[in-house]
Amino acid sequence: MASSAADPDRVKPSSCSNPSRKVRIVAKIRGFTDQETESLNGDSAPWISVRKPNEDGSAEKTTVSFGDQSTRNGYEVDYCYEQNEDNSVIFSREIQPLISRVFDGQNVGIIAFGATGSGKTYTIQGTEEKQGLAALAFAEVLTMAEDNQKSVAISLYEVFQDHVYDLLDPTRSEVQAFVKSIPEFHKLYFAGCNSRRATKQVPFEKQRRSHKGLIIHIICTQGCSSTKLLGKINLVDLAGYEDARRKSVESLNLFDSSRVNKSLYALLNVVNALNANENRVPYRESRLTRMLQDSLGGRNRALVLICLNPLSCQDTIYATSLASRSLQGVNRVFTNTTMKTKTSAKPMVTKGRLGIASATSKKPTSSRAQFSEKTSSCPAKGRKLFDKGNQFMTSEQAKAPSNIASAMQSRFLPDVGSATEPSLQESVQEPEDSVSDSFPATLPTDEESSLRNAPGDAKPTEEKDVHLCSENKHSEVAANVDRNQKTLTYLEEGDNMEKENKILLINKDESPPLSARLRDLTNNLKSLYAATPIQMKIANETDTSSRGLVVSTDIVEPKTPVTQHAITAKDKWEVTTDTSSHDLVVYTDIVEPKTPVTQNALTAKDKWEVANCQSGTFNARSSGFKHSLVHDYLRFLNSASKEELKGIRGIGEKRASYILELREESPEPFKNLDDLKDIGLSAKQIKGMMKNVAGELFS
Ligand SMILES: Nc1ncnc2c1ncn2[C@@H]1O[C@H](COP(=O)(O)OP(=O)(O)OP(=O)(O)O)[C@@H](O)[C@H]1O
Repeated sequence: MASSAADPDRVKPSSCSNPSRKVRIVAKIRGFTDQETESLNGDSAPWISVRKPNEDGSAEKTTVSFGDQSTRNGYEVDYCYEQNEDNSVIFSREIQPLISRVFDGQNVGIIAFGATGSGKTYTIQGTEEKQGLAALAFAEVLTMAEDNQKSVAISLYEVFQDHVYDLLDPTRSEVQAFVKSIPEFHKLYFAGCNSRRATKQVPFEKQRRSHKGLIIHIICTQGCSSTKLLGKINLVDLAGYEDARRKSVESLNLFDSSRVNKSLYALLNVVNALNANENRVPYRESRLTRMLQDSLGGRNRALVLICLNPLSCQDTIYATSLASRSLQGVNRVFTNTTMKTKTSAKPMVTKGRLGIASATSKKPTSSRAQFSEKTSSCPAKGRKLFDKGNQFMTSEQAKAPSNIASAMQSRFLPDVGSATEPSLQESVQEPEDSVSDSFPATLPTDEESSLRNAPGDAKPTEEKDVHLCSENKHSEVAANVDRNQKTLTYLEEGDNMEKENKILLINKDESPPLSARLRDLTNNLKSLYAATPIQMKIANETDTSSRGLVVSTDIVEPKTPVTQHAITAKDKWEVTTDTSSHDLVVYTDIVEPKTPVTQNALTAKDKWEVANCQSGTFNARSSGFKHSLVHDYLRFLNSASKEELKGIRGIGEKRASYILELREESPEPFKNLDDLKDIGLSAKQIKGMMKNVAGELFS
């Protein structure tokens, strides 16, 4: 039951929230079901209390509180819709004003978040009697798109177990026959949402929890030019938030539950980062956030609807607490510590630091408080290492974000060069990748034909399968263009993702197995060791054609050779002597592993003096060795697969994931030892790691 401290009509939503906030967070108390009304039998003790700003200044913010918490400050939200305010009220106040942005090429995300059974589906999808936000938005878009300059398409997807499934099967007759009316939309939408494309892979269908999203694409032609603006509304019905441990007892599906929650935490981390105006937004933490990347951030606007169960529900308290914190945008909350305390049996809602309510049974420990401060002051790196959201990260998550908008733009707009999507460009706060979504976008006939026939389209209209490989990435998305079906179809991403997962795990082409990589690394270093001037003879070959020769000083320090061994062509060392300079040219990249001929030239002391090393100033007797070791070690970090990274002492699951993430941002994030500090290693740890490498090589 819910009670309100103020008349909802007295305060307009826009007046009680920060207009610069990128993600608005509003709550909605679900209405009672018939069964609940019956069982309540007139007993109306309110479980949810809503406090709204009012003119007398007695309350400045909108807060919701639960049960006997009503005397406390509660959880802050931008606004709270009451039980009696239906979807049309939310639509007219929250969503309608955003739709015009979509016609300007911006993207909008509408995300329903809350505990299981809190009314998310009812709000987004609606019922046959009561329209949900999706249908209301679609109707509005259709009305606004009436002139021929705009076209509308839809796609329906499901994010389940970190895979994205297309819910609109293009072979189905109703998908083929879609003509853009509301009843047609309803039919398609409900059928799509209830379809089970991934059934075969899901042993416990009844326990399936997934995120479902509808994307309404709007393509506008600007005047007489061929420039197209692509905007979209992404309406997401998230899987219900559930206490993973409690649920696992019931459903014996802890992993699944944790995975869903992990994606929810990842989403809230993104919202938090956006509202805090952090430089770096952690979109890559989950498939869900990558799906939503181009609807969140930049000029785009998003709305998170926290759906509240009107009857006592612990998960509703947790969900509200988490979402409310992401309003603040300052206090990094999704730490392991938080999650542990959160799931305690009897959580007590307390008021945390900075006035932020926290659903924990304990006061924040000093260490957690310190960590929160540390992370908020250092938003970009380090912090994510310890976030809950990273706990179940898989290698697949190192992939690029999905982006159907860019896929549509690059594939189907008439002139790739002139097509613009400002929202997309601005929203990307992490490096943009070119992997595209692969669920279908059902387009109307006129749009499809105009896109296909438009000048500049490089692909012939007869072409059935258009394979597009991004320049920078290795992903491939196939688009199936079928004139007769009147649909544009992206091949199902789920099919490819399996393969991609395997590729990423095995990494056959780009990264040999760990043993091979380590062997190479060791061999290279051994070769360098063997090739150091104190052990090898520099052949006195003269290359008369070569002038101005170069010494690769970071590999070999010119020293007087101690022992004289001839270097043959087989050694693949190209050592030349310039008669004028007597400098050496050493092409280290063609070094082949070679058993050192002389092993006794170096004493242990000569080999490595690492005892006093500082990070970034690794101190070895031979700077050649030092540099080559560091160089190869860093190169390994810059290129190894996740599994390989995990094989290195000091690098576990989280660090390996984080390294992959850094590599997505910059191809070579590790340029010197100091860069290892970015993955949370102390100078002492770096020293230890280098010692280990050195020890392994020369023990
Ligand atoms: N405003 C409302 N008025 C009446 N009944 C409602 C309202 N909102 C939701 N319900 C009912 O409450 C029940 C739960 O709603 P719904 O399925 O939308 O929850 P959910 O949050 O999507 O759950 P899940 O996480 O399991 O998907 C349904 O029977 C739905 O019809």
